[in-house]
Amino acid sequence: MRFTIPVPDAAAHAAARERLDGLVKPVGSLGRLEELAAWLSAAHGCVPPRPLTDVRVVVFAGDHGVSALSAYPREVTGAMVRVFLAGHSGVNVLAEQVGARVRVADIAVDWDVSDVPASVLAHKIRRGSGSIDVEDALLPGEALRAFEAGLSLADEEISTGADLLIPGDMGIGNTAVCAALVAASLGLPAAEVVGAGTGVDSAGLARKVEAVSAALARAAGRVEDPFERLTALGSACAAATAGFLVQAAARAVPVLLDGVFSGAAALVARDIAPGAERWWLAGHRSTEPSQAFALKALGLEPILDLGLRLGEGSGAVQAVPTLRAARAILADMGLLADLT
Ligand SMILES: Cc1cc2ncn([C@H]3O[C@H](COP(=O)(O)O)[C@@H](O)[C@H]3O)c2cc1C
Ligand SMILES: O=C(O)c1cccnc1
Repeated sequence: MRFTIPVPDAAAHAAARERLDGLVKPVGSLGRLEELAAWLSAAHGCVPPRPLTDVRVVVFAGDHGVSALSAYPREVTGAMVRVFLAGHSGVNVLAEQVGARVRVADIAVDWDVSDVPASVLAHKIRRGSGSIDVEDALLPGEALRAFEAGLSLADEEISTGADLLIPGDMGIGNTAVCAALVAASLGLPAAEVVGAGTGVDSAGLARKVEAVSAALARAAGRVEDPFERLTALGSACAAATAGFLVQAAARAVPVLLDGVFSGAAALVARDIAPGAERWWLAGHRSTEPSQAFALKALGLEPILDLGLRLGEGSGAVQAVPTLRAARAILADMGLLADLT
């Protein structure tokens, strides 16, 4: 599968840098905001960049075979889909603060439902995924189908006006899958990447390290190809999130990555479409070690570090005002040359 990923506009980046240096402030004094302003100018190909008015969060919901490694029961995944639909989740509340919309897509929730809107089920791939310590997460062909589902979700959001995309996740047990994907992508041992997720104790952490080690051993020799990696060690949600990220890049729409799940998916997505990472920013630093490894490998520095470990897109949403502020300095500040 080959993608043509556009290259952000270097001339707009340089023009933004020049303007930033001429703004009414000491050169460089707005620090990271200046870097973000130039990044957004390159993404939009203009100075100042366009306002970010239509921000969309898409929550990829699905169960993971290793859900027993979580501090919470598997049934929470489906129950949370209802919370997203009712507008009461963490990300719903935080998105409301910045005027972002939240959509939830059932990619692989393990439930039987009759009362969930058809639009939520429209991109469903399967129910749950395999327990990666003992079996593949996905059947042959499913990783590609899930990837294409994520791609369609990005297309739907972009075609209806989204100018900034945020991938969210909901899936009990998914931090073990993140650890496995990141370890396999970067050749790291399980013990270095496994984190406490929703809050397992030290015995739970040891079980998680053991399961991720077993998964890595089981999949050894098959992880070079990113779709094989998703099949062996990922999940339908991981593949769908990767597709979402690649399609945003292919259509030159900026993305704010969230926590550990979007970080792990991004690492695999970059292997599918090298260069796509130029369209992604890291919204925040998660407490999960695998996210730190993933972001470092992608060359991304988190905008915020608030100690969040929720997922759902909640951390990325927090970075939206910072990105808007970065644009505003370019759009609205006066010039040093006009000082009287
Ligand atoms: C009520 C609740 C809401 C959540 N929202 C996101 N997560 C987060 O926690 C899960 C990953 O952590 P682990 O691998 O330890 O299960 C994912 O569902 C993730 O989205 C939640 C978890 C819970 C319990
Ligand atoms: O930081 C995250 O993204 C995270 C951490 C723990 C559980 N779920 C998500």
